[in-house]
Amino acid sequence: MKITFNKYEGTGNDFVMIDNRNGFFPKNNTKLIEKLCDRRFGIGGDGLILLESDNDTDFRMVYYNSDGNESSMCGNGGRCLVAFAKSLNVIQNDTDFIATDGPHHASIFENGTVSLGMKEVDFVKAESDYVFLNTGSPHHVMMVEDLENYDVKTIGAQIRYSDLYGKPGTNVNFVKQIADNHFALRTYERGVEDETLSCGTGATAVAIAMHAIGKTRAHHIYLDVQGGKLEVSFVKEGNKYTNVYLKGPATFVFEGEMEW
Ligand SMILES: N[C@@H](CCC[C@H](N)C(=O)O)C(=O)O
Repeated sequence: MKITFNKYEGTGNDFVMIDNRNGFFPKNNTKLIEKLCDRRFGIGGDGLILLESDNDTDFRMVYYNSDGNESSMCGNGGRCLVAFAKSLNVIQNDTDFIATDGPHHASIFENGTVSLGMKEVDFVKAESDYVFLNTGSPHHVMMVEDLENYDVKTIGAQIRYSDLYGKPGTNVNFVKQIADNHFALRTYERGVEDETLSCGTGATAVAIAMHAIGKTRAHHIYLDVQGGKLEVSFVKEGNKYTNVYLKGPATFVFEGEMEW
C-alpha cells in the first residue's frame, strides 16, 4: 500500500504530514511511524502528524514523536499543520482546531508566518538552577554559560532520564540571554532523544520561564533557535500566563508517496 505524505518544517523542526480524514492510517503501528520518520530508511522527520476530521473544530491534530509514540503538544508541528490544512483547502487564513492539550486558534499571514495560540500556563516551578513548566509539553529550562559549545545531547539526556522526571521524562532547554527581550536556546527533545533544530513548546516555555524568574519584563520575546527565529507573546494575569502566542515560519518542503 502507498502512503501519500507532505513534508513541512518550522525553523528546522521537521514533520511528515498525513491527511487522515478518511481514517486509513494505522495509528497504532509504532514501527511504521518510526520508519516513516527515519532519515535513512524513511522520509525523515522529528515527528509525524495526522490531520483528522473533528465535529466541533476545523480539524484534529494527532502528533507522534520520531520514536513512533503518540505524544503531547508540538508547537512547531501545530504551526506546520495549519499551513498543511490551508494547502488542502480545509481552512483559509484563520482556524480553530483541537489537539491533545485542548483547542487552539491560529492565523496565517501573507508571508506564510503562522501564529499559534498556545495553552495557558498557570504553574511555573522556579528553582535556583532551573525552571519547570508545561506549555502543552513538559519543559525543563536552564540558563548556561557557553550555549554554543554546550553538550546538549549528553546533558539533556541526563536530565530527561533523571529521577526528577521519572518515566514520563521531559524536554530540556538550555538558554542564553542576548538582550532584555531576546534569548537563544537549544533543546533536547524527548521522543527524538536528541537535540532538534527548534522546539515550539520549548521556545514558549523559555519565554515564560525568563519572565517568571525576572530575567525580562517584556511580554513579547524574540527567540533564536538553531534553525531560525521564533517569537512568543503573552499576557500575565495574576499567576497565569494567558493569550500565549507562538509565531514563526511554517514551510512546505516536498510531497511524495511511500510504499509500506
Ligand atoms: N517539537 C515540538 C515538541 C514535540 C513534543 C516533545 N518531543 C514531547 O514529546 O514532549 C514542539 O515544537 O513543541
